[in-house]
Amino acid sequence: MKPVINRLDARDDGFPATLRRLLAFEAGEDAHIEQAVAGILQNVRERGDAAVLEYTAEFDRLQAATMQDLEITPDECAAALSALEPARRTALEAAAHRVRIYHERQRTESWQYEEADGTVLGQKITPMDRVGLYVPGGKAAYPSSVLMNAIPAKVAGVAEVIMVTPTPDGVRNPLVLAAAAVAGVDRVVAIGGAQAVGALAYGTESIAAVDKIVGPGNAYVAAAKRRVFGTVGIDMVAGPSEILIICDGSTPADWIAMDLFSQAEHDELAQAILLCPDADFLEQVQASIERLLPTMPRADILRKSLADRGALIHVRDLDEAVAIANDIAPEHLEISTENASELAAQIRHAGAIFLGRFSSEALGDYCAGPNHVLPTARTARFSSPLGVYDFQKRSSIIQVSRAGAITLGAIAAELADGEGLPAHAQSARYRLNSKT
Ligand SMILES: NC(=O)c1ccc[n+]([C@@H]2O[C@H](COP(=O)([O-])OP(=O)(O)OC[C@H]3O[C@@H](n4cnc5c(N)ncnc54)[C@H](O)[C@@H]3O)[C@@H](O)[C@H]2O)c1
Ligand SMILES: N[C@H](CO)Cc1c[nH]c[nH+]1
Ligand SMILES: [Zn+2]
Repeated sequence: MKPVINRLDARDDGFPATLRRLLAFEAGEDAHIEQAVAGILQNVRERGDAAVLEYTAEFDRLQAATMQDLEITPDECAAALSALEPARRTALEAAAHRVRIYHERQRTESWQYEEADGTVLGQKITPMDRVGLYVPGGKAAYPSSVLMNAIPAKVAGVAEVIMVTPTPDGVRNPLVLAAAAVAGVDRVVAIGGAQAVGALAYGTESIAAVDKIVGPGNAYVAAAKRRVFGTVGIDMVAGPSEILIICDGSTPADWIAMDLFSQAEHDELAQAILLCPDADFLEQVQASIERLLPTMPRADILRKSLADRGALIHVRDLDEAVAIANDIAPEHLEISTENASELAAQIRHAGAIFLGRFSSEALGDYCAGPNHVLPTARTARFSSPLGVYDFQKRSSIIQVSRAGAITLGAIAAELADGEGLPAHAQSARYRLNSKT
């Protein structure tokens, strides 16, 4: 019988290859998904709303006669907020407040400086005009992702924020709508998958093309975002969720098992891995997993995720755990050890780092404050959490004084001669001896 979760030992000769296989799925492109997504995008580009309506009927089992039927109005979002049970509303608003406070610190301002000869150089920061937010909705609804996407966009000053989210079988999640109202989303459309990404990127009769598409999603959404990059900006590839835990064996085994579940329950393709030097503790965690799993409402997803992509890994020591963590570059890293800060200092690649046994990853998903839209599939080696900076652009400012043109003109003309670009050289030289 297949074990409930893979058991590996970093001492084994075959360990590096086995680990690579475990991590590989998503990093390697799935040819079937790529082909399907290419077809969907082309169809949406050519046929606009008609294609979006057809795919929405096919994939979300939602028959709509017109795109108007898929529009979720601001009044409907406001009504959903008003109708929330008080405790839910308080929690939603508290989370939004904490996410806003955190992200306000990320805002960057324009700057400039003046040189002695009067030349002014600087950097001007401007928000994007119109962005598209992808809020997943296939296997679960994600009100928290509404906050995580929309609040940084609004803090950055984006003028128009369009949110897309699938509503399978036409069921609109009230908490998602309420979150859109709390976060100040301008427009919500009930579409998802690659067709929604295509609509935002290329524009359709009913949806104006956006400048950038951000937000997490499944493998279809991730593939679509990769493909439209260049036509629009994208934030990153935020695909199926991942958690990597380094534990010294001193945290209750049930806590660790549930932390692994917390990400595995997102998706069969999600990944949950534990690194620990204590063999007895790994046995205890496996026992917790086996005992708790049948009690979990999303047991089917958990079972597949843990068996296909999950692992309990016996490491020589915590230093080896750190080295493996840097290689995996996980979306979420929990350091559940006594000396969490010391280990964290050695971590170079991770989307978010949770220190100490009380920092459960789930708190970061909802309300700690930092963004939960994070790079997956080892892209934390070069990507960062979604943030205000994703919605701001930088323009360079160059205002050269008459004296500055003499200094800079000599340098530029010399280099332009060296490059064999005479118009550049002459353009700079005109200003060297200017009488005007
Ligand atoms: N990294 C992050 O920051 C983060 C945050 C939240 C969620 N997530 C991840 O987002 C994902 C959400 O996935 P989801 O499925 O629940 O919602 P989703 O909205 O991403 O995907 C649903 C859509 O997928 C498309 N689709 C499904 N099957 C298809 C098929 N056979 N052919 C073509 N299109 C198809 C449909 O259009 C459907 O509307 C999960 O993997 C979760 O782990 C990641
Ligand atoms: N863990 C997800 C990011 O990978 C975010 C999320 C939303 N709701 C619950 N979890
Ligand atoms: Zn989560």
